[in-house]
Amino acid sequence: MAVYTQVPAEELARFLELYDVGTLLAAKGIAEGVENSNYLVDTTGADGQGARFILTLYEKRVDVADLPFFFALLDHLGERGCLVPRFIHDREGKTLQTLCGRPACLIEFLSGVSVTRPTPEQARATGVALGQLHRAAEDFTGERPNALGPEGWHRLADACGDGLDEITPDLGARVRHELAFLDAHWPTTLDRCVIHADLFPDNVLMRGNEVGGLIDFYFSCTDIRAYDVAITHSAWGFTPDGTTFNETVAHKLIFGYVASHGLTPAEHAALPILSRGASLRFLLTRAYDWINTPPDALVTRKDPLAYLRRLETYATLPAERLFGRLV
Ligand SMILES: Nc1ncnc2c1ncn2[C@@H]1O[C@H](COP(=O)(O)OP(=O)(O)OP(=O)(O)O)[C@@H](O)[C@H]1O
Ligand SMILES: N[C@@H](CCO)C(=O)O
Repeated sequence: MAVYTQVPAEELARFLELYDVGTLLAAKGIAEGVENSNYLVDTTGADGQGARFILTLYEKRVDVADLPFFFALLDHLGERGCLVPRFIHDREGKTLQTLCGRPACLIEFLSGVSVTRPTPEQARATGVALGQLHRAAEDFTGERPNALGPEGWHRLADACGDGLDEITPDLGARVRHELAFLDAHWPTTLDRCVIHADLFPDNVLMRGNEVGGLIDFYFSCTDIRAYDVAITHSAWGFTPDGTTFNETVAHKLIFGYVASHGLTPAEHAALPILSRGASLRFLLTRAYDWINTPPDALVTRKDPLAYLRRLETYATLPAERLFGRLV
């Protein structure tokens, strides 16, 4: 479920009058997603030919102060040909509004579906799209620190406290051991740029084997570029529960990225460590939500242990099996 705020049709119709998009035809809440309220909105369109948009009301995790960074980033990437949704400007050029008491934006609709079992071709296409995104981000001047980097992991682990061991015995000790390992080995000299930082299959809209759009940039931030490759590898290369590593899918993702952007030998060599960091990041955010969301809440809690399983795979399998050989 992700409709926290119900928007009455009359209010939505008035909201749409701010834009040059025609008048309201239909609006439907979107079930996917957990952070914000999202609606699919159909209008008559500026030219009377019909148009479709996403309406997002920002609920809790997105800080309104960060929105100008996201607006500028998506404008920049869109201008450079990346398949990312544009924020729609109203008649006065404004992007951010208030609707039903929440910060709200009208966003370009991109067609495509999120896949749950990606094929190797879809993984390759996603690797290519990630490489294109990093190329396009090279001359983006905006910056946003990653609150969920190594320091953030320590804060999250402290906030989870003894709750970790209630998820599974000894998880607290495993997390502390991993934090110490990553503190000692986290790379400091790799190239940085603005990264997506959450390019899971549910944030890639596929049209067959082609990428139709990359969405949900609300975790995007300035960080190690190859860390984005590691995050994406950890999300695409495993079954969602983390039990099975799919070597073909995972290697195709890397090959796609190498074809469109390239990885330096140092970046390739760092992937095992970066992927352990990615696993710990999602383990900890999921664990924090697990501990702090009542089991009967409307939001489905994501399983932190799915990322513990990935972590163990990254810590044990040889790099060549995980990432293929750099040619
Ligand atoms: N620009 C877009 N074009 C088409 N569909 C979109 C677009 N933006 C969002 N959606 C649809 O809305 C759903 C929820 O969007 P999104 O992932 O941004 O939500 P969220 O609440 O931020 O969730 P989460 O962070 O959990 O992924 C997506 O799975 C997708 O189906
Ligand atoms: N992609 C994250 C959720 C935040 O968007 C996860 O699966 O834990």
